[in-house]
Amino acid sequence: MSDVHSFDRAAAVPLAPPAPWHVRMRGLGKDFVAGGATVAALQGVDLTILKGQFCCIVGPSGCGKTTLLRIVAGLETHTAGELEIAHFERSKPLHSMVFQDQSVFPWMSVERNVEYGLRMRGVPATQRRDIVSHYIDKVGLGAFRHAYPHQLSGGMKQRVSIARAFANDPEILLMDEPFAALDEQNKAILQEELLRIWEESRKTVLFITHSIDEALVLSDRALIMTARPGRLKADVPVTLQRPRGAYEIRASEGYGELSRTLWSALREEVQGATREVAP
Ligand SMILES: Nc1ncnc2c1ncn2[C@@H]1O[C@H](COP(=O)(O)OP(=O)(O)OP(=O)(O)O)[C@@H](O)[C@H]1O
Repeated sequence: MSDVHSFDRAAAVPLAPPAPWHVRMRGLGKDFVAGGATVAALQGVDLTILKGQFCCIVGPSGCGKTTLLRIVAGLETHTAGELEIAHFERSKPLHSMVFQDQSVFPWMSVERNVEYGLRMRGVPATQRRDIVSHYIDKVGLGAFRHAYPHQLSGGMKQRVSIARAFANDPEILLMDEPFAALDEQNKAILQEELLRIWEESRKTVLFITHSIDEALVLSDRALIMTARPGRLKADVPVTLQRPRGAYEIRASEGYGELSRTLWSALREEVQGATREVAP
């Protein structure tokens, strides 16, 4: 007779396969040449980002964060090293970008803004309507679907940008300090909304921030960059429990330790960047 109690459940449960890589860089570098002078923005960046990972990039001003994101977005070319991006589902766009300044079209209503990418891809109207409604509701703009950007606050416009990025259903979301211009409370609310939407889809996210707090609220992994030319200085797993609340997370076990780890890696780079611009 079989003994059910000897059944080794732990061994019988198959381990989830490791996530495949989504973005891979080897020795990535970028030199800008302007007015006869060369500015080394990035140098020797080695980085592998896994599918579904939420990565925050933190670094001093001018260290090449935006340049890195623009290279991944195909808006800039690298001048050294290699970049590979896996495109898993060819029917979906590879990436969408969300910027700091509210990059919504002022002449389009909230609905029109959110459906923009879908319309460009020729998604049928009925399907578009459902997707647009879903994301407009998710970001709490249901009552404003027919409003125009000039009728919205800064936080609401960023909500429109986020809804549009997710509605477009890209494989990778590239976010360049999307909440930097918001006040603290609105930032916390938007961070939580972003997390709620991301939990649904678990898209790969590359998110630039100057804030250690923001990196700890949002990310699975915080990447600290050196002062220019930007290189990867520290790669810190952020294992804090999910779902996360923007304020609650600060009281959670491990938060203080992680915060100190990130700051100790960042501090001398910020000092280095400050020295660079000093007369
Ligand atoms: N198009 C360009 N031509 C010349 N130099 C550039 C160009 N774009 C960026 N740079 C330079 O490259 C460096 C990195 O710029 P980048 O905007 O990527 O930094 P960043 O880390 O995003 O800065 P911040 O945090 O202040 O936004 C800077 O020294 C910047 O002056």
